[in-house]
Amino acid sequence: MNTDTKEWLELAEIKAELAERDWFMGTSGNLSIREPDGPTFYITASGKDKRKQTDSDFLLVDLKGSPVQETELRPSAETLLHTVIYGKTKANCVLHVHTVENNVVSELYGDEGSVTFRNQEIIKATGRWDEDSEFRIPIIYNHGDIPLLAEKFNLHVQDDSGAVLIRNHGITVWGKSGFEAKRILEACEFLFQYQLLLNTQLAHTASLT
Ligand SMILES: CSC[C@@H](O)[C@@H](O)C(=O)COP(=O)(O)O
Ligand SMILES: [Zn+2]
Repeated sequence: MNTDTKEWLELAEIKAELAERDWFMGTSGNLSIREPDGPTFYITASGKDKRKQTDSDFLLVDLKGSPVQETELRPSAETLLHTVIYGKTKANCVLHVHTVENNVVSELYGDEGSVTFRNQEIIKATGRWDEDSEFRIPIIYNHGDIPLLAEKFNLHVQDDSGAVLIRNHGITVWGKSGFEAKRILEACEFLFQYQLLLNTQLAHTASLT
């Protein structure tokens, strides 16, 4: 496997940054980046400690999620979600992380099927620039059967960038570049932390009255 292509190096850099944030607890998370205009993409190998940087972190797979070169590595167990995005949009990077905050938000708003943010400057980081823009993140059930999960996930993938929460599991975001995908992911996590802190403050204030 060629480990010094532009895409490999970019994905390795994103992985290192997300690791620095401690967003890969317990080997969770998976990341991918598409080869230029290609039907193939690099994706993290399954089950690894993504905080470590090695020559076998990624493998190249096709739009069915099958390795295109001889390898002992297994692609991420959630590769099908990445293939859904690359198969129907012009996205070039997909990031999936489990954080305590994205899990708690997915549980709090899971019954509503989505969580919507408004009146937050950081919404602009998702590409929504109007003062009254809303940012809605769908929340889907965490089906253990990955083809079924991918089928449900597919219903929320239309644009070249986006985000979907999987309930009590994590978030998957995608963008036209690694830079855009990371910007959207960071904005989502900011919004989740804000919302949880706000909910705590509001509950505290209510308990005093
Ligand atoms: C140990 S986390 C659970 C995993 O099944 C999964 O949700 C995950 O994010 C990582 O799986 P992976 O196969 O390493 O990409
Ligand atoms: Zn996961």
